[in-house]
Amino acid sequence: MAPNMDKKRILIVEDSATVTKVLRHLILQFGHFEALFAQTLAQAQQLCLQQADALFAAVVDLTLPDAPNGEIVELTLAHQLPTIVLTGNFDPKQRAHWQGKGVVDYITKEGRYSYELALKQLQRLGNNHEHKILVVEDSRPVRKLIVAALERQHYQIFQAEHGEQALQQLAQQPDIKLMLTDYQMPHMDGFELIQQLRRTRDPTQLCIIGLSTNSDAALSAKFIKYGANDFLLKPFLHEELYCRVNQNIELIERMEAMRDAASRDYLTGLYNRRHFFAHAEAHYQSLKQQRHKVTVAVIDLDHFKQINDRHGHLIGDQVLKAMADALTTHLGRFLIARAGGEEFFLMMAGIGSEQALRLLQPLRQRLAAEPIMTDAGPITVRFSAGVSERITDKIEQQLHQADILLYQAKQGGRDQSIGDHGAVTISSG
Ligand SMILES: Nc1nc2c(ncn2[C@@H]2O[C@H](COP(=O)(O)OP(=O)(O)OP(=O)(O)O)[C@@H](O)[C@H]2O)c(=O)[nH]1
Repeated sequence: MAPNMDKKRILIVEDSATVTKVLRHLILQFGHFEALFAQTLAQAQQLCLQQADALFAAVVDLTLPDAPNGEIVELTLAHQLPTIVLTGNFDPKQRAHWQGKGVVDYITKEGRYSYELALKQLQRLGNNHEHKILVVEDSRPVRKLIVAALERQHYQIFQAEHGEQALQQLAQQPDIKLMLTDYQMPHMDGFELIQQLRRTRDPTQLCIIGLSTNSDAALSAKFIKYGANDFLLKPFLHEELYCRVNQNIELIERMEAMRDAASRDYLTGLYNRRHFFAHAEAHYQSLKQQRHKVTVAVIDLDHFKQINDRHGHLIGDQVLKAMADALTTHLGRFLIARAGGEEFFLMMAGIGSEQALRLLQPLRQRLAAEPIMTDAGPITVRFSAGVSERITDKIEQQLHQADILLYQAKQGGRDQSIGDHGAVTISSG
């Protein structure tokens, strides 16, 4: 069978037929992985050699017929494979031993839930490299311990010894999503750091986990009061660190997905009107300050109502989606939004209206030459556009100017673009 390039390939080393069966079933349900199975150390050795570069991670049982003492872990780690131990051995010493060796997680077999947990961990591992975490801790050994544990989870890690350094790191890496911070540190302590950060970044943009000690129970509550999302008592188990960090990262991921969904038009996937104004205005002001050109365009499909009337709304929707795709293909480097109905906004930074009119032309020609393929057959669409480069106080006013030009284009017979200087892009015929 040809390998599936989209799925990550994992190695599962397990001698129990029952556990293998459950894992096979879960992996199929999960859909993210393609698994290679081995029942013995010897088989695993062979697969590691054959598939060295193709494997993403391993899930291994510690007790195998030809390797009863966890030798399999030495093998997978030697092949640089992130390894999750899935075992029936509950002994805390064993857990600490293998965690010390550098396994990603040590999960005890306690039914279906533990197998799901192992797969979820692997899935997280696949995404973690996208996330940046800052560890702020003045004690070098503690910092090293946390950094090593999180690097094992494939997170991108940054470090700071005190609050001031942390602020510098965050200024250089504004996309850091999670920060772990100690309380007592030189120059700036953890509370002051959190207070400063919360002035500009709320808990859904930057998750903060306070590191407190068992000796002061009030510290944890104080961390939360000052704006931390969570806290972790030192000393902690690796699992607890992972659980807290992963949970908070998942929270941020969910918030980002919700934010993205809220900023998109449900039908076309383009930005919606609300996002356009929220996002475009700040950019518009900074472009103005730097004396860059900014052109805005309002584009409107011609006689779109007729398409709806003739073929129904579903076909109209297909046309709108195709129009959005065409806009993205031809003008995707600019900020594009569906303003509503069959109207689209564009903010084109760095260019004047003449160039903008020229850039609209290939789109116009393509739409004229290539009808949109819908379930009701091919439909040719045309559009009118107003294009303005006259800078105003706010982008809304410049869009209003473009809207007036659009109106002129409609009045002038449609299928044309009009700029500030009366320039008319000749219709495509
Ligand atoms: N299918 C579909 N139609 C929509 C959607 N939103 C708005 N419309 C329709 O878009 C049409 C817009 O009609 P008009 O404003 O008369 O514009 P037009 O027919 O394109 O005419 P001109 O702009 O003057 O060329 C109406 O029939 C709306 O019902 C949508 O999300 N899907």
